Amino acid sequence: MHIGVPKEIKNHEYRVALTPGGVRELVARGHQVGVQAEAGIGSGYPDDAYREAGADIVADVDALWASAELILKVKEPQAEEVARLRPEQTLFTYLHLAAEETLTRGLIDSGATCIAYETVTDGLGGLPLLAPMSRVAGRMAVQAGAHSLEKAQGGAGILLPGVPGVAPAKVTVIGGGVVGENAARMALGLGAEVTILDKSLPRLEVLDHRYQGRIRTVYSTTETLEVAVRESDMIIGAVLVPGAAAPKLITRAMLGEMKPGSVLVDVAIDQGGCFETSKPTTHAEPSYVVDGIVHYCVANMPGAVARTSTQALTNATLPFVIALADKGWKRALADDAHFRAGLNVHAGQVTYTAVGEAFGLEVVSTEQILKG
Ligand SMILES: NC(=O)C1=CN([C@@H]2O[C@H](COP(=O)(O)OP(=O)(O)OC[C@H]3O[C@@H](n4cnc5c(N)ncnc54)[C@H](O)[C@@H]3O)[C@@H](O)[C@H]2O)C=CC1
Ligand SMILES: CC(=O)C(=O)O
Ligand SMILES: [Mg+2]
Repeated sequence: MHIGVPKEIKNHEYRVALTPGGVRELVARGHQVGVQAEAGIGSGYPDDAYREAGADIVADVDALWASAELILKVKEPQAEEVARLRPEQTLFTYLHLAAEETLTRGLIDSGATCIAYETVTDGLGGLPLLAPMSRVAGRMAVQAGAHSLEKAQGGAGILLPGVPGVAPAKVTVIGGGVVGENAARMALGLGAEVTILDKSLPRLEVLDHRYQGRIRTVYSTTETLEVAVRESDMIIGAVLVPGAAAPKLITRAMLGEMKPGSVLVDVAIDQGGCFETSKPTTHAEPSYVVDGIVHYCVANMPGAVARTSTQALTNATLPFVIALADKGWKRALADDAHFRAGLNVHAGQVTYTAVGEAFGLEVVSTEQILKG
């Protein structure tokens, strides 16, 4: 199969969808891999490393997209990339469609087969291709939030651990999944006072057991959210309803209850964000202030630590890439119910229920498509 790996073009996105090691695996199986010139440079992989692994380095982006049957990316396709997609092509990348109507309609119009990393499932109830980046983003969220608490960023001027004689900051994490646990761990390690809110009691039980009371766990209700809003110096939004738009848990009115200079870090921004006043930002201008509250809402946080993130992401995606290359999308999905959950759009139709529901679009089941 002809596989194409374009250079990412989203603002300050330095990750790449395949490492030279991944190229080697695919070439050994008889596949042809085209990598756009300098695609790996931001992750520390020069063109020569790909060449040595057996890839063709393609300088012409049009030629790269034109020849590939399978396109591997990291971020959702930007408008100029959507325009390049063709019906015969399979696209495998993060999509986050429920938060992006224009992109959803663009992918429908392209006729391509679009498989999202973030909706592939596993046998343990997890999202194995989202989890590695959630670990990175969760860990980064505290760094980003700590920086945002500095006076020059509009923050209250609070140091997370405090110092002897001065109390540490209060950090609340809403959503105790992969992002939430990683954020809480970092905040705890930096000496903050940490609380996790979640709607899942089994999850709170796991966290309570794991951290032996060093992290407070609280069941999430309107009332407990209101307390968190009043008391916290930093709130990290880390909720997820898989494939669906994030619920808005903190409204604009609630900002008035927060301490001036407090910080909201909305990691869930890639699914639309869980604070009413969140809007996606970029690494170039990551934060802004609304009603005296600093908002950090970067939708591709792991892109900033691309060397770590590319390795973590491709460790998880490579087995699925190999299945797609060896078997083609149809058999790869037919053979694996968890991989099947990744299909979001095929031949002009939405196949993922939460995406169809978000925009009132008809949904055709993947099983039906595989029968056809
Ligand atoms: N901004 C960025 O760069 C990145 C963003 N993300 C995003 O972070 C979000 C979280 O991802 P994960 O931690 O992997 O998901 P996860 O599925 O591991 O955890 C989500 C948690 O939210 C909880 N939850 C759901 N609804 C809730 C509610 N109304 N109130 C309280 N808790 C609720 C769930 O019970 C679950 O424990 C996703 O939107 C993901 O796409 C992930 C990586 C990078
Ligand atoms: C999960 C995601 O969208 C990212 O890592 O950029
Ligand atoms: Mg997006």
